[in-house]
Amino acid sequence: MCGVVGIVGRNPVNQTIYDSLLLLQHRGQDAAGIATSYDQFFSMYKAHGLVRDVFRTRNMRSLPGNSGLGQVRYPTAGSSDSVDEAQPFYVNAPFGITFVHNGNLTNWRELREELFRIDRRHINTNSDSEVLLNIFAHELQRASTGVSLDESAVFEAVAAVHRRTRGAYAVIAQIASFGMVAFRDPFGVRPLCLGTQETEQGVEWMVASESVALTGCGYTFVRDVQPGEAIIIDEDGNLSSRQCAESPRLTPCLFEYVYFARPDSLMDGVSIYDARLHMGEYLADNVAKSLRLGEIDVVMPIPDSSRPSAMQLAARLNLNYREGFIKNRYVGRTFIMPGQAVRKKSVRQKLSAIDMEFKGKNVLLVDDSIVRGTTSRQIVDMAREAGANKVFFASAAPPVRFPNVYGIDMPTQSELIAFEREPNDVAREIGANGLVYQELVDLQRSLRDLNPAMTQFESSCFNGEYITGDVDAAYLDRLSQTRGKAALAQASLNTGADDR
Ligand SMILES: O=P(O)(O)OC[C@H]1O[C@H](OP(=O)(O)OP(=O)(O)O)[C@H](O)[C@@H]1O
Ligand SMILES: NC(=O)CC[C@H](N)C(=O)O
Ligand SMILES: [Mg+2]
Repeated sequence: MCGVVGIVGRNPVNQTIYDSLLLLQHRGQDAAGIATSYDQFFSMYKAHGLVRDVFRTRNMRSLPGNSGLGQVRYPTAGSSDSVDEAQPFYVNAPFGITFVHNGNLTNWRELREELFRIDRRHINTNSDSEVLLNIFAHELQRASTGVSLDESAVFEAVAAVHRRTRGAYAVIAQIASFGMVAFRDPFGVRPLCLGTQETEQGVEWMVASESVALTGCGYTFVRDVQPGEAIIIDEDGNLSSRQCAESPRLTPCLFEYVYFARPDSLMDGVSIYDARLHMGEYLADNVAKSLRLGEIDVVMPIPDSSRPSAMQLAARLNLNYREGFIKNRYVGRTFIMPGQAVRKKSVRQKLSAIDMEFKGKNVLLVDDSIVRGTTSRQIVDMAREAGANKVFFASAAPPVRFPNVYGIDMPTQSELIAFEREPNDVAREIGANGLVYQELVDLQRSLRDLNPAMTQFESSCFNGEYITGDVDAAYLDRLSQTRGKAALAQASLNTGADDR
């Protein structure tokens, strides 16, 4: 997952882009970058690290201009080591384009080959985003005539991108001397929304992965970019949009609602916070069916993301709700850290137990999801070390059994704790006395309750159904051979640690 943002403003935008990236930091912790446009020239700065570490005053000063874009990266292609794969990307032809992307293409290797053989374009990294940019650039070149560019050529180029690419993409691009273009794949797997604000100098626009980036910077949320749609905002702030996909169909990623997005965001008509409350209610009903409620003394969340679900679950079951784990606010999200060894170490650095909440009690720990089991394994241990009697566990998401190929870095099935394990086996594996998972239909219901128009979901990591139709067993096998193996090699190189 990554966070993307683009602004067409009336005043210098470097600081607002920085501020919005801070609001999107939870979507990517590996690298950050900003590109701005001033007087026909682009300026760009990107580096490894968190937003606050990447940009120094001198870097900010080198980013002039009233429009620009930015990204925080969580790699799903290539690696976290290469700064060349950090975003934004830039190509000089045609016109000059800077580009940011959230998502993951499933056919990027084929496209890279095609770009080289047919389109005569060289791709210099292992990033699928560089491939996507070059496909867009090539189609823009094809659709435009001469040195001038008009809106219909841009819409035509986006339509061609939709035809050639497979996978998930929420994109913002800036074309020199033309303006900003934002588009979303025909399934709308990854989120993208539009906001505006009036200034004395005129209207300003912002496009971002999550609404919290808009509202947190003083913009008003206008609407989501529709699946398949492209929005153009020219340099004078005029906005136009067109549906560029043949059969767009909103199929958002369920994991955005479970874990990735901030609870204070609104995404495709659904409040993330409210969705998590609903998940807690459905999960409560499942807990009531599966565990003896009289045996549970207290419900506890695993900070941060599970809080709304855990709170609502406790309320619905009339059980005590306590905060037994304290989170170190200076440690980031562990799931999106690169490499298992660092993730494992960070759980202990991030969370510590308040002994008095555990002593002699039977506790029900609630997390939003269990993916590799890195967190749950250690948390159950910590609860026992703190003196808990019985430790039960509940997950607001169903078992994660299949790799994700649309922007979440879980390429290998065998790294998933629920792979080839029934819930009882997973409970044993994490050392819990009992484990209750959310049912997939209930997770889907949690969102549909809030937006009845949301009828389809990208649920592949739960049910193995891949919406783009090009992902089969052979594809997954190849993915685990390449990306999964590379990650394992890196983890053991770093620490000699085992891979659990
Ligand atoms: O089974 P795992 O592989 O450990 O993955 C799942 C855990 O990782 C995430 O937490 P994270 O620390 O990333 O972020 P949070 O503070 O938002 O909960 C998620 O909320 C779960 O706690
Ligand atoms: N998580 C993402 O959206 C990643 C974007 C892109 N695939 C990359 O690896 O940089
Ligand atoms: Mg968590």
